[in-house]
Amino acid sequence: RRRYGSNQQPKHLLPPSPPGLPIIGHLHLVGDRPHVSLRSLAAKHGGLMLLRLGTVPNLVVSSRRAAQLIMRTHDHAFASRPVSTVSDALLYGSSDIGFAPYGEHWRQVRKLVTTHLFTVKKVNSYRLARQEEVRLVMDKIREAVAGSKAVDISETMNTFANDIVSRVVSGKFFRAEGRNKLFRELIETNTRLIGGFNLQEYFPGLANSLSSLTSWFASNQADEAHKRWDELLETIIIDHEGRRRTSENGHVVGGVEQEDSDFVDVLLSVQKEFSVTRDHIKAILMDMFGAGTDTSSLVLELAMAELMRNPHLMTKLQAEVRENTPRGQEMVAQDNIVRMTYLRAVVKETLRLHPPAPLLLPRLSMVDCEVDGYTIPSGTRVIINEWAISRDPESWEKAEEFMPERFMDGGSATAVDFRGNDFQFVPFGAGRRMCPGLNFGMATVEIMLANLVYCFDWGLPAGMEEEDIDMTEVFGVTVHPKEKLVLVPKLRGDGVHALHAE
Ligand code: HEM
Repeated sequence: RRRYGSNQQPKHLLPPSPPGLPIIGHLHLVGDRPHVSLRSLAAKHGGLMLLRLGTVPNLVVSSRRAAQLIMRTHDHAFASRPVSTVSDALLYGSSDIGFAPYGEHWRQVRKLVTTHLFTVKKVNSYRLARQEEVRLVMDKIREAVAGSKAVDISETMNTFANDIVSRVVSGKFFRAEGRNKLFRELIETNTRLIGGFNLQEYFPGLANSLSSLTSWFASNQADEAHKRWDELLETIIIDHEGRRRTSENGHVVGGVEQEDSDFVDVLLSVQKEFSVTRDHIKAILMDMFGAGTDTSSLVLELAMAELMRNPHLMTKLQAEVRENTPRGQEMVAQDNIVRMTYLRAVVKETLRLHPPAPLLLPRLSMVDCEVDGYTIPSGTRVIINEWAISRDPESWEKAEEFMPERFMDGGSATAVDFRGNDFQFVPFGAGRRMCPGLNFGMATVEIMLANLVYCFDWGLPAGMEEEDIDMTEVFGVTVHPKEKLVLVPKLRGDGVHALHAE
């Protein structure tokens, strides 16, 4: 096994690696679906594997045990993020949360969002906003039913997730001002730039000249996108400041704990306490869009795809949701969801088989660290292959099958949860860098999925069979199905129609 060290006395043992090539290292072994090829490599070389991608050392983590060592035992050593010129340009010098290097600034902004934006209480306070957004989507689907039209679920879910975030970030007038559309367009640009950049970072190009040319283009585009974000966010902040000044005794001034204070209100009111600048506020807001929209909408889209591929599970879920919602009630409300254990199991199973960010976000080691007898040098990038871990047959019975029952009482994974304590299932990551928006994301996903199956029965477009639903993925920071999911909604076939439809 390769060793390295100073002088003639190599003393540090590195994790196993497949044979590499000069210059490119192991780059040729990583295809266009890295989570899949990295899993095959790990099957030969183990849960901790070192790959050199171009000049960059990458520790690939592919087992439950290895994930626990990195995100719990040695979490502190691996809690930074790699430097990225694109996120520097886009996100005010990476002064957001997701891309910020480990340190005092990251600690402050992370504490700010976990104590003021993502508490259970705050997430709960947006229940009516969520309900209203869900209602708008249900109305649109009813229109599709009336016109015998199919619904593009991928697009509908993406718009919905974007609208929810736009609304909690900038207040309930976001739609009238067309902000949601602008946000959506800007998020798409970010995803393209950051996704592209990340790939380049994981797998830097063969020829240096080519790669620097690509980064030059990317940086230029990032600067452009940054300007557009900055203008939009500045307008929104100025709006909010105006309102704060004019409502001395109103809810906004003391508004942190108020139900309808949006994220901008909250950030402005705690700005001094957390010593954050205006640019920091904008960077944090950008994170909410970047991290909060695609992830939630993918879970919804893939849950629907799996339910359509497994009609008996759809029937079972519909029965649960309809039984637990008072008869004749127009829509499922958040209170009704509490009792829906199968709904939760379906969401969990979707996250297990289709984690939206299959390689989580890359981490970076800050010091030399001994892990399981190996030395991981400071400055090593870390890729956690959650996709492989949550399909590992050593941890999961019938690992490749969509089987929500495993999470129900008496199932093989009843006690397993995604909150960062069960390392065979970490779709939100774990440890210091774990997703702070988990409760927010789950609330969005649960209320929408419940209503989709409560209000409608679903069919496939003419000529399409269950097995034709294409689950092929296209890789990026988040993986997307290659084909859009288009389904045909029908009014419920059990004679109990939502009030609105009658
Ligand atoms: C189903 C929905 C979601 C999934 C699956 C998800 C997944 C993830 C993952 C895998 C990470 C990286 C964890 C790591 O590095 O170990 C992350 C980080 C993050 N997520 Fe989420 N997320 C979701 C929803 C949200 C929402 C709704 C928001 C905010 C509105 C959000 C905000 C963030 C932020 C700010 C980070 C960076 C944390 C840090 O670096 O300290 N996420 N998320």
